[in-house]
Amino acid sequence: MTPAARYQTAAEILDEILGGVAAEKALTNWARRARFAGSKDRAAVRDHVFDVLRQRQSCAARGGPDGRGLILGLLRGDGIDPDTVFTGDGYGPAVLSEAEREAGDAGDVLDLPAWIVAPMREALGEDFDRTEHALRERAPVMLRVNLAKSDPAAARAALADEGVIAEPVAGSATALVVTEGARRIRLGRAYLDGLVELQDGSSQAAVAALAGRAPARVLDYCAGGGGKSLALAALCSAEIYAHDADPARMSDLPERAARAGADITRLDREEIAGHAPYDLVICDVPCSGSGTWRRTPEMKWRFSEADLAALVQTQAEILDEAAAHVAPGGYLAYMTCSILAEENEAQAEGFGARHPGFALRGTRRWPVSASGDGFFLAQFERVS
Ligand SMILES: C[S@@+](CC[C@H](N)C(=O)[O-])C[C@H]1O[C@@H](n2cnc3c(N)ncnc32)[C@H](O)[C@@H]1O
Repeated sequence: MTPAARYQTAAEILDEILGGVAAEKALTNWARRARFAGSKDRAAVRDHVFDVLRQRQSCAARGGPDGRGLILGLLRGDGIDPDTVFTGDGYGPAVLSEAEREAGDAGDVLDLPAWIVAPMREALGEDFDRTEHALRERAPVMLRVNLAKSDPAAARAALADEGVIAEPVAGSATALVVTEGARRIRLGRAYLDGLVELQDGSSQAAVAALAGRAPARVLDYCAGGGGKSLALAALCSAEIYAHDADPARMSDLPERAARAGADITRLDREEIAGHAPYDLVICDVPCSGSGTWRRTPEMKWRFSEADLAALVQTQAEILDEAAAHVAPGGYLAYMTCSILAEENEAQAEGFGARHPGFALRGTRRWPVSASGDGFFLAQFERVS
């Protein structure tokens, strides 16, 4: 495909997404139809679609609200002369009209839904503008070196042999940022042999903070795919139990654990008490994901005030349930990949007020940055 044809395709896929089709589905539908498209074409079309979704409002202001306008706005934002793409040649977009040529001024447009601007400003203070811009950018692809099987130098060398270039992250013993060859990671031996795992840097840092407490028995209460369990297993010799209200979410965990050389036991709800109490219970709760909206930009536009209220309620319920499994003197770790105070500091404060037997032993926020997503950790000690 020509570069112009890729943009035209992205415009058509964006129209489907604007019509209500999920981005991944719209991209998959197109890929099935477009047998002629090679892997580079698919990657480029996907990048254009996601680049627009991350900055949908400023693209619309620069170009227009439909797929064609959004692509026009993307090009203008990227400093690419639209006339080099809107040529009308081959499968590229038709030549620009006079009206399209004259319109377009992004001005002070924020790439956030209007309702979230005030709570986000409140939560982020002086970091609001930087964060809002960071959420428009592509997220870094990050790896965690599995210290149970490798070390950063050896893992980087193994990755480089497979054409994946990864750089260490200052201040982290395990995090690497991939600068080249990200699409080859999952096919390579370094990944398949468990030397590295895909994981954001902030999650790694939060788990490292918990490993420092050298827990002996851990319950990962919202384990999902097991990212936190696996990271912890690489850093300490704890017995690790993983639970999720939706056990299907843990279906990949045995395979991931085998790759990593980790021993993680999955527990149904009824089995939790049989292994209790735990000296660390991790609650990596469902959240807005606002700290990761670079990766899932559709969520930024679909997430509503009502969704936030419902999540805050669920998070509090999960904390209340999970607290019952913490041993005296043990810790409850509350985590989100959110940057909203309602899900973070306010949730931690609410838990403290409802549970006088727990003492808050610190909170930490990680900003949306080049070395990780927005993330939050609160640690409570069971004091009575
Ligand atoms: C943020 S995800 C977990 C991600 C996972 N810890 C990881 O690192 O890959 C939140 C998980 O909480 C689970 N969940 C939702 N409600 C729950 C509940 N009441 N009890 C336990 N898990 C719950 C969801 O099914 C989801 O898998």
